[in-house]
Amino acid sequence: MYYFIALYYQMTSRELKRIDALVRSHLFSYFSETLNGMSTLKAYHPHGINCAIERNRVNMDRSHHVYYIQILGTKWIGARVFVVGHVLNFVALVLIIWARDDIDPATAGLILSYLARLASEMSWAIQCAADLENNMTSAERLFYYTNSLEQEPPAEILDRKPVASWPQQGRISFQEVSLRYRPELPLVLDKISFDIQAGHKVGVVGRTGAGKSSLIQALFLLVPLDPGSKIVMDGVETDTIGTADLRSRMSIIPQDPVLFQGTFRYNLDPLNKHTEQALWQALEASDLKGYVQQQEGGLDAIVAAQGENLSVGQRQLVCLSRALLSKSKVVILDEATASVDLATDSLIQKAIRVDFSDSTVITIAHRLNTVIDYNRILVMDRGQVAEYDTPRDLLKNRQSLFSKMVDETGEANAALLRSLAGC
Ligand SMILES: Nc1ncnc2c1ncn2[C@@H]1O[C@H](COP(=O)(O)OP(=O)(O)OP(=O)(O)O)[C@@H](O)[C@H]1O
Repeated sequence: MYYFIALYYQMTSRELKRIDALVRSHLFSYFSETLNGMSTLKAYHPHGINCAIERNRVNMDRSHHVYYIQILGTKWIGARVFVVGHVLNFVALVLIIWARDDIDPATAGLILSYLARLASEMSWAIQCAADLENNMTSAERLFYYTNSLEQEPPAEILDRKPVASWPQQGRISFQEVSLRYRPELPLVLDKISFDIQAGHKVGVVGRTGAGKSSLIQALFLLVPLDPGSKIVMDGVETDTIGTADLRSRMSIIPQDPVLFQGTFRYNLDPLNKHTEQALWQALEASDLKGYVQQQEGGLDAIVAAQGENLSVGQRQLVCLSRALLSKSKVVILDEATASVDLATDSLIQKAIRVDFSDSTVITIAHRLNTVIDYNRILVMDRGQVAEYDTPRDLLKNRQSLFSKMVDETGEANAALLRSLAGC
């Protein structure tokens, strides 16, 4: 009897737990997305905050509905077990009275007292068994995320490890590279091909949404390339080696610098591969040495999660120091100068010219001034390479996209840029 009640209850409560987990994860993710996007909501959408509050309220209500039904379920099982328990007690009592001549009073008392306890014990046992099974839905979700979701390529492929010195020169060749973010979405890079010479400094420019950042996604294999695409770096096809091997051989100074909770030492050299002297040299080259020395603990001073106790500029300088330490032959700057002051900007630009003089540098640029003296300018337009040449040759053609972009910066600045490019 208890078994059948438990079976019936578990079928429902298991499904309720699943729905609860789904609804709750939607509630949390929407809530955290709202918090992260608060400034955008306030800036671009007059009613954005109210809409977000309303949607959060709807999500919360939905989650409460499921929770409420779960509570009702526990009351349901409690009531059924209580009734069944007392019916059993009653039946036992009738049987004992009927057989009063054959059963001694001590045994009759024992049976009745055990039966009275059985009802509450069974209710507790059924609840525990159901909770155990319900909570296993969390383990089930973990297995789903580990086994059923599409995984990125392996971090290391033992029989295809690049030599320790790779990339030796920093030659990069994009060959018919196509990329889309999801199979159902359109191509954001459409069969693009170009070669970057070793040690060249390449400025990538283009309108917003042209595909500049997607180039970097392709280079780091953060999104799988479409079939037929090939990126060759110093003779090695990047998608034939492990992703960790590929990514660890390049340095990036991203638009939103990534710092970890820990110390300056940990953020600069998480694997403890460099000497203390090398760390200070890298900090000196990026003009952060004075600041770190002033902090209590020096290199062991605390860096908060996401680098929140540092300014955006300082965070980028920590990333610059990290890149300087790794002495990569390929360095990427993703609009690294877009959100920093001019002093930090010129410091990063100086480091590119002096400390990374032998490295291949790809800069996604918003300020044309920063890339005007580069070896090549790559103009992206709607997922394609529209122009790829020296700044001088591009500016000679008044009709080129790059020329037009330069002209749009204003008469005086355009004249300055043209003279800097040697036109
Ligand atoms: N994670 C993503 N999922 C789906 N589409 C994306 C994603 N990131 C970018 N896109 C789309 O890919 C296209 C190219 O975007 P990308 O970020 O490469 O352009 P961009 O030139 O770097 O633009 P911006 O200068 O504004 O950063 C855009 O149409 C954009 O909407």
